[in-house]
Amino acid sequence: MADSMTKFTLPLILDSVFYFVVTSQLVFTKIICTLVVPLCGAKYISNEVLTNENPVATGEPVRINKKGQSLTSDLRLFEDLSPICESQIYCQGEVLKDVQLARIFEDSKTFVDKKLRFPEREILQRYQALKANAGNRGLTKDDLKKFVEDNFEEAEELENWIPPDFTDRPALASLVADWKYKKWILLLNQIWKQLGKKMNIDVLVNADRHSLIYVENGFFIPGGRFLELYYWDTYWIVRGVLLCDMPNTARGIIENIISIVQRFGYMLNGSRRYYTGRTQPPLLIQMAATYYTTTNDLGFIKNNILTFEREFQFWLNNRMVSPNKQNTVEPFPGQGLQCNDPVSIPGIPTSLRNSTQQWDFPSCWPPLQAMVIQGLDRTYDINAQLVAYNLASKWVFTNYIGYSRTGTMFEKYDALRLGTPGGGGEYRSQTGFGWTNGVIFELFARWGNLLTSAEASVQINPSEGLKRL
Ligand SMILES: OC[C@H]1O[C@H](O[C@H]2O[C@H](CO)[C@@H](O)[C@H](O)[C@H]2O)[C@H](O)[C@@H](O)[C@@H]1O
Repeated sequence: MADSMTKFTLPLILDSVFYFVVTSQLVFTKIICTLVVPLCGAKYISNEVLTNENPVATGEPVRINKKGQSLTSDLRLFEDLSPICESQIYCQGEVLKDVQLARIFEDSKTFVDKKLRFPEREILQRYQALKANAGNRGLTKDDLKKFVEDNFEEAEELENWIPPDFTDRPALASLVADWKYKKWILLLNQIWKQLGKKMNIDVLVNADRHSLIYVENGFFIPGGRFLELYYWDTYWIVRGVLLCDMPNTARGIIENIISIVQRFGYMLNGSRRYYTGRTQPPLLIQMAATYYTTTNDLGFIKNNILTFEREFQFWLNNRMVSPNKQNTVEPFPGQGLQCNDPVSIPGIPTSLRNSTQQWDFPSCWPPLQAMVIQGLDRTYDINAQLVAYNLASKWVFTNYIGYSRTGTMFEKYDALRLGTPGGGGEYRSQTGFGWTNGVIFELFARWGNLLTSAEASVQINPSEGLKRL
């Protein structure tokens, strides 16, 4: 197994990722700039944003300094961080520090997702009074717990939302030949109804009491602990939504992201105040491109082109990295992708290092599977396409087995254990799951006529496979 894994060399994977993200953004931006806004004239983003050492490649937070300027010339300058937002509760200050360090909640996200029962200033005054009262004895964990109960609440920030254009039988299902997979696709389509959310008006009216940032239209959360709109997750969600025949919903979701860019100058990591100062891989333009190629809605592009350009400029001005030796990846001598070798792992792990962190071995993440598979597929080289298909069939199969056993879809999967969620990091693997489902819809849109749920035949033979593709 380790042997077959080493055949997926980093350079090839990075090339595919680069091809997928950078080229598609470049091409679409160039096209819309030429057609719609002659004044764009932008320089285009360097592939260095996707080097192995760069957190951009993992979707982990990317930091921005006080003035919203670049820290990317050396991404290790993280100690130069500014407070990420002004809130003395959600983003910085004593209350946040004391509550989080006391580990009152198992998940560090629980506290910062709560609503304030009183104005922030009042809560801070109460906290000072409580501390003064405790004197030298200091506050116990129970004191802190009570303080949190008295001053914060678990508000219903989101309402369930069924998209008005939802359909039980998206056309995609008719492309799926294998009946077990077809049934599964229809079940996955139903999950949109669980992940669909609209924000409660209180998030708008009492904005200073919530960490959640209000957006007007319905959207899909990733699932589990992630109860907000995420940037790069939304790209695969939007593509899945379009494949499930919900173009109006897709447009509304993109408009939500546009509204955040208009407000902050870039799309935050997610729609929470504590995510200001961080972002994720820039996929707004690709979302718009997918929406446009599906709907031909040029009016939408025209109406929003300046916002796309604004976000693009943010990346050019703040997230460019100069190419240098440190950022380059040397090929491993003697290792290369053998296109006619069987793919014997269910997914491509993010790295080969088992660091116990979730973005390392053995976790396999859906967005990265999509980038590698689609990058290979879009080379139009028949051997690369065959590898792409085989990777896709393994990935679909591990997702299917996981679903058959548990009735859920995971945010990531294990490279060594079929149908098993990935692990590591600070929280348990979450279910739902927005981008996981989106990627599955995409793979069926491409290979629905070939993919099969019979384990023995998930592998296409090179000689026969080449003909069938
Ligand atoms: O709390 C830990 C991290 O949680 C988020 O990151 C993970 O989930 C996101 C939503 O699916 C996904 O976009 C990201 O790639 C995952 O690593 C959050 O975005 C991080 O900021 C946070 O550190």
